[in-house]
Amino acid sequence: MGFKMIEIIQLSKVFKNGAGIKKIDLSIKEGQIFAILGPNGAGKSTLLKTIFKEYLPDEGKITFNGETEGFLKKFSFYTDQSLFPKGIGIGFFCRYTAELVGISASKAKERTKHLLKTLELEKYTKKTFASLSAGMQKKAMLAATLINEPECIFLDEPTANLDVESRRALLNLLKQLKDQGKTIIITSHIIDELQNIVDHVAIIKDGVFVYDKPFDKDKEQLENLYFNYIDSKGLEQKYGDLTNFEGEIN
Ligand SMILES: Nc1ncnc2c1ncn2[C@@H]1O[C@H](COP(=O)(O)OP(=O)(O)OP(=O)(O)O)[C@@H](O)[C@H]1O
Repeated sequence: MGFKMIEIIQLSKVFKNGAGIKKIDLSIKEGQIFAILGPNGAGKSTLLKTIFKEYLPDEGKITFNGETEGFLKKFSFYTDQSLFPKGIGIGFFCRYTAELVGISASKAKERTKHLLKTLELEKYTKKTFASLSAGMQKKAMLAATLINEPECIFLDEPTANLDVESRRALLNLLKQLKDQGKTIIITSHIIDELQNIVDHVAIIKDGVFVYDKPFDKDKEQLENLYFNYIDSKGLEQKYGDLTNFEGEIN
């Protein structure tokens, strides 16, 4: 696997209420699927939004292959909000997104066609977001996210609100993107779905990373690892009384 690529150094963004991210250090190597896990309010979205300059950091820096500026055009951010224009056709939306980031009209059209075909959305090119299922809407948003041919793709909760089949399709797609050499940074609440695809796991709690290591799917269970580093609350939610020795674990 590749050399160090994204370096996050002592990055902090603390809101007035004291929440946020605090002196974060992370190295993300190219060609990996890098999972950022943590409970609600841990700081996952804040970290991604700070990387994408939606928030100005209080301190710290981010470098990409040693560069400190100008690299965001090589990144893409798939947010957890469904902020798509409901009445617009998905093909038009992709082309428009491409042109917004400075891609020529002819190239925008070519890339849109290619991406919608790859994502099996070709026959819905003229359909509006409003007329598609949640899974298809997410795929169409992903097409728009990929339109600038990013080297690194950041996905905040991409599988939220998806049914099992759409979730599996999306995760397969991420694996394919990794196989094409892309670097994928993903946050998710659904820990077990990441078991087979992640290469590295970082766990954040109260704005601080408490775990940051390569992950071996054949030797480790992501769910156990996660709950060990967070606390027993998640296990309690899943299994009920953790002291009940006689009860069944299902
Ligand atoms: N714009 C903001 N102003 C003030 N506080 C904020 C702001 N954005 C986030 N926070 C707070 O910062 C903390 C981290 O929030 P963040 O959204 O980064 O968590 P998260 O790990 O992404 O959570 P979730 O899994 O629920 O999306 C929370 O306590 C949140 O309330």
